[in-house]
Amino acid sequence: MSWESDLTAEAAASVIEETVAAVGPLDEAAMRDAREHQARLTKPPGSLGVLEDLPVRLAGLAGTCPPPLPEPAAVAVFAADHGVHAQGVSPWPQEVTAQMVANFLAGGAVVNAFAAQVGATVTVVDVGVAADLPAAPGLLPRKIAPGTADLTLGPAMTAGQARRAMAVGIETARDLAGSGARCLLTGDMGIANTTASAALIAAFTGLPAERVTGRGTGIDDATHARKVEIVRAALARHALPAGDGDTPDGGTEYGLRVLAAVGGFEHAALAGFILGGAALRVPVVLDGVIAGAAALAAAAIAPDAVAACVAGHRSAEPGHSATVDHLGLRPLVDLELRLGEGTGALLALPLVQSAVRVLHEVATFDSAGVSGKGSGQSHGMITE
Ligand SMILES: O=C(O)c1ccc[n+]([C@@H]2O[C@H](COP(=O)([O-])O)[C@@H](O)[C@H]2O)c1
Ligand SMILES: Cc1cc2nc[nH]c2cc1C
Repeated sequence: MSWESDLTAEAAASVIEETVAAVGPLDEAAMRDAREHQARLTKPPGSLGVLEDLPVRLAGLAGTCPPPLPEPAAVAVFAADHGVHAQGVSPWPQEVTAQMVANFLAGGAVVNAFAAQVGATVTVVDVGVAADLPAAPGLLPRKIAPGTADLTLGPAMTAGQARRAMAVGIETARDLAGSGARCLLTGDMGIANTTASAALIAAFTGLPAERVTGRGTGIDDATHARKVEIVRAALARHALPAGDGDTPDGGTEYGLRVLAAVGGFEHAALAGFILGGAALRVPVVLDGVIAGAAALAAAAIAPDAVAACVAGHRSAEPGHSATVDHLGLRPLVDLELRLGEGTGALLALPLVQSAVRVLHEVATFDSAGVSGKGSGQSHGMITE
């Protein structure tokens, strides 16, 4: 078995520290410029609904108006296995994680089709798959360990492993942005990772296990009841909040502690990817419940990181709705998807790009010679 992430836990800690320090609030002046510019565009004010707020926020993220077009786009699919699979929480064998990674690399998965449709690149990051994966173009070998430990028996990972996985995510964001990506999309692959996601969501939102635990890839009632019990017991075992809506203040140590107790390597890496994007002031389009759980960890560590996040879609998993509510994000697409891989984020990408393009290309009332609201006096024009 190759252990391929060569960052030490100490080096990872300093990468995390410098990244968290670089995450800052939105630029109010750029947002004001964006709002003022938007008010001059040839459309009734507010007529683009949710797609009006988004480019204003992205102007604030970039610190300039208009913000850069979010293209080219790059999806990073973080893949890992989970010790809790041994508890029978997923109907699928663990080998499917490695098999689907091979499918991604061969271009045969839904993520590949959706990425081709919108011109995004797909990079697969092995952060903890329980198999030796042959080198392949498009695969970043960054394995922390061959799967986490079983979170029902003890911590899923050590503190050092959590740090190293988070640093892998940060470096992936840096590498993709360094190669020219102006929009980062989250993807994941990991059989049993909806169990770890539910535990993370319960811990970070303070909601009870039964509210946030779903059926993942598709389980029957009896298995679901057991999965809820496993999540509830794990939270109690690790002394994490669940049930009263009350959660500790957060911070880097707390976020890492929760990730290490009940998370997956892909969750820790995704949290790093989000923090990395936020530090670079590049938008991060979140996929479903796994990305949402990771975003809660990122938000606990650096609350301003949420400003860089766009909720691509609303997953069918119940914990995801609780997550986006907690983060104050509104999903752009709601199609009952529950696939993962980055598919929901990719479907949302053209919406994000279109919303920003409006600020770049739409004419103003003045430049196009279109009368503004209230200026019409004749021809039966309705004025308010
Ligand atoms: O993205 C989602 O919201 C989502 C919801 C349900 C399942 N998944 C995917 O399904 C796998 C985990 O499901 P499970 O049932 O094995 O925990 C994993 O590879 C995820 O990418 C993803
Ligand atoms: C086939 C399959 C594909 C997936 N893609 C993301 N999670 C998945 C889980 C399964 C089982």
